[in-house]
Amino acid sequence: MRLIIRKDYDAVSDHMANYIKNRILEFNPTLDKPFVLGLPTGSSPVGVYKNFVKYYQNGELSFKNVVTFNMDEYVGLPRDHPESYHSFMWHNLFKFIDILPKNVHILDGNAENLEEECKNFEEKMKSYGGVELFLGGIGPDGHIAFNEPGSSLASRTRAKTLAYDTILANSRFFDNNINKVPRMALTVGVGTVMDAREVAVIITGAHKAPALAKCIEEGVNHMWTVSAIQLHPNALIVCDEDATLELHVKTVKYFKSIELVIDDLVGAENVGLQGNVKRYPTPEVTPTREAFYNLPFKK
Ligand SMILES: N[C@@H]1[C@@H](O)[C@H](O)[C@@H](COP(=O)(O)O)O[C@@H]1O
Repeated sequence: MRLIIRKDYDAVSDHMANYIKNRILEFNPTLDKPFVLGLPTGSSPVGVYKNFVKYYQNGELSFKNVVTFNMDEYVGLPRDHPESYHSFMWHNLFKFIDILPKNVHILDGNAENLEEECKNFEEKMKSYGGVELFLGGIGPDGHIAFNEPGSSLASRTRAKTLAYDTILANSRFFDNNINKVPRMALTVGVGTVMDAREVAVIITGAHKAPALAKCIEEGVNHMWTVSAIQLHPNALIVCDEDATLELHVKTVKYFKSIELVIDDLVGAENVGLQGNVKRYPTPEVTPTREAFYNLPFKK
């Protein structure tokens, strides 16, 4: 697992967006071989989506051959409700970019048969050959998508009852009235996310520091469902300094040192992965995934 630590939310968003942009460009998606991207909602990805819009407007990135699958959606909330995840995705990303509507997949929380809806969603993912990269955020209790504490780490897309803490946390979007927050959601499972060829998670803010510590320093545990990424062969977490507050100093130093060693191996001027946030990111010098995994020695 890689842990990249950046100064603050903006620097995290810039890093993650740039990383995903490079993954898509390197993949070189076509009509027949689209890039399949899993997407979250919430405040965590908003900065990434702003960057995606900027890349599209600058002509740096097209989403024509990108297929998306969203992680979750509330049950029973009208699709055009301002707080539905359909609305969120439309207002924060899709209305600004050239993605084809037929390539967007969001669970229908108003489907007559919710079980069928979830099954079809999984099958649709399979029909595209699976998800190339699943981007995620987490809740303060370490949940990924709506896989609340205690969810099976092998879970698939399904209807889920929301934890009281999540209802409380999300009431800020519903006039601070917990009675307005839907009690159920459709969500991809932990197993669904872990099936992606790469999982990339954004964790920012001191309120998520305990979850990051559980995820990185303790064992895989269904009470902190994001900890399942320890078992993933290609996982990346990008967090801010605040989120590292509960980590051991040794852990933080270890992950920062890894970045420094990579700089040393490939040359900071080529990679741009140095800990100095001010020098990062400069898109032209950011490593492609290939550069990351196929480290050429400088000397
Ligand atoms: N289902 C969503 C999750 O996918 C999201 O990661 C979480 C955190 O949201 P935020 O990014 O706003 O902290 O909120 C909800 O529970």
